Amino acid sequence: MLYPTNASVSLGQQVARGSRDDTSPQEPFYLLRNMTSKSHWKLLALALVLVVVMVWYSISREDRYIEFFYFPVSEKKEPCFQGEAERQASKIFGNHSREQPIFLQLKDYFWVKTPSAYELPFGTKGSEDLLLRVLAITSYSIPESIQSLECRRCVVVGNGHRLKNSSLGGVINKYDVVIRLNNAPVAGYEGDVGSKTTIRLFYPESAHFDPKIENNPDTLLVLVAFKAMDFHWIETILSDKKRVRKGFWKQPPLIWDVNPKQIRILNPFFMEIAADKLLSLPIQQPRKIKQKPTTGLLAITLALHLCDLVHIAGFGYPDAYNKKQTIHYYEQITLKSMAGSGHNVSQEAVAIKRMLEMGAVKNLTYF
Ligand SMILES: CC(=O)N[C@H]1[C@H]([C@H](O)[C@H](O)CO)O[C@](OP(=O)(O)OC[C@H]2O[C@@H](n3ccc(N)nc3=O)[C@H](O)[C@@H]2O)(C(=O)O)C[C@@H]1O
Ligand SMILES: CC(=O)N[C@@H]1[C@@H](O)[C@H](O[C@@H]2O[C@H](CO)[C@H](O)[C@H](O)[C@H]2O)[C@@H](CO)O[C@H]1O
Repeated sequence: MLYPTNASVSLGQQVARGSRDDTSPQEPFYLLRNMTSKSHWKLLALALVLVVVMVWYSISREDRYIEFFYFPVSEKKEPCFQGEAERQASKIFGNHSREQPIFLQLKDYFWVKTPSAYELPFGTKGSEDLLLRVLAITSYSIPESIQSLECRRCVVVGNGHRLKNSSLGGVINKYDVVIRLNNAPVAGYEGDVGSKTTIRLFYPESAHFDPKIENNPDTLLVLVAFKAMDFHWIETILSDKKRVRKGFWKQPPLIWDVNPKQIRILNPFFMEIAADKLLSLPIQQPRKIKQKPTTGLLAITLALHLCDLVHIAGFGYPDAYNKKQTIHYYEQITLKSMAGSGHNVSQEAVAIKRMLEMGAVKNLTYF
């Protein structure tokens, strides 16, 4: 018997054939019809996949999403419009911020005593005497090489793992100003992160023990002070005074081979506006809770005030549940290492996305 009789056809088979039992197994086109109904389903599934792919494609081609996920790196220099970053910055930080000096100056603490409303890291209140001594042996000028540029193209290089195998080194080196953070190395990582460092933000605990290897001879080493001891540390280093070991959460270098002419002190105003305008953090916090922006977010804030065009690379942490993903391009540590740091990285991601969406900054890596 080639086909089962109607009586012996199972319920499943009946359902598959449809409720109208006009398809007798004896009917010569039964096999053909059965095949067509199966291929209908396949066609339908194929069409569905096609629609999903088309929707995804058109969304991803939308400019704002492209900027979000990746920014095509062109061989040519991006067009740079004078004052563009400042215009964007004023939308986020207000107009007053443009009057602020980038680096602290002796005259503002020696001749006139510039009053500050907040203590470190958001102001200089209470640390003026130590600061005065540091400003007397350091400089505040913006180098002529930056000053003379018609348009300042800057890139802020975060320390994130997504720079690994990025091959962005050549692209990064082409910017006029390359801003790096903390002890992030370049030696051995040139292909991915470049070798040019115009500005490096650091604090005593994040200073690389061998600044000559990881910087250029003219790199500006910009101290971000979080506490009065940070001023004291730089003073003892530059004036070769007796070092103090206590008061730091991690042992900073005791010998630090740098030229005092390379050192600058970042105006804490930028820390204040990064905390207030980007993260809505309370500036006056109880002693125990010390929430603060990351050095990277601070660097983006600074770049929006110093530059005309601001690109970023190497920003973005793994999701909180991702306990094994390493966070840096140069060492094997995870998010766990940041517990107790006073950073809210998910809130920072929202702030960075906002800046990407409004076009204030562009991203060379994915975010
Ligand atoms: C243990 C600890 O305190 N780690 C802090 C370290 C540490 O002090 C230094 O690396 C020196 O060793 O410094 C921090 O940050 P860190 O030096 O790790 O990174 C510099 C900046 O890059 C951005 N970043 C980093 C990794 C990543 N996966 N995504 C990112 O976006 C961030 O903006 C970050 O600020 C800091 O200063 O902010 C913040 C970290 O919390
Ligand atoms: C009071 C005190 O020293 N707190 C330390 C934090 O400043 C420090 O955070 C670290 O403080 C730095 C400033 O010194 C930077 O803000 C850095 O991003 C941040 O991670 C953590 C590190 O695990 O240790 C605490 O004991």
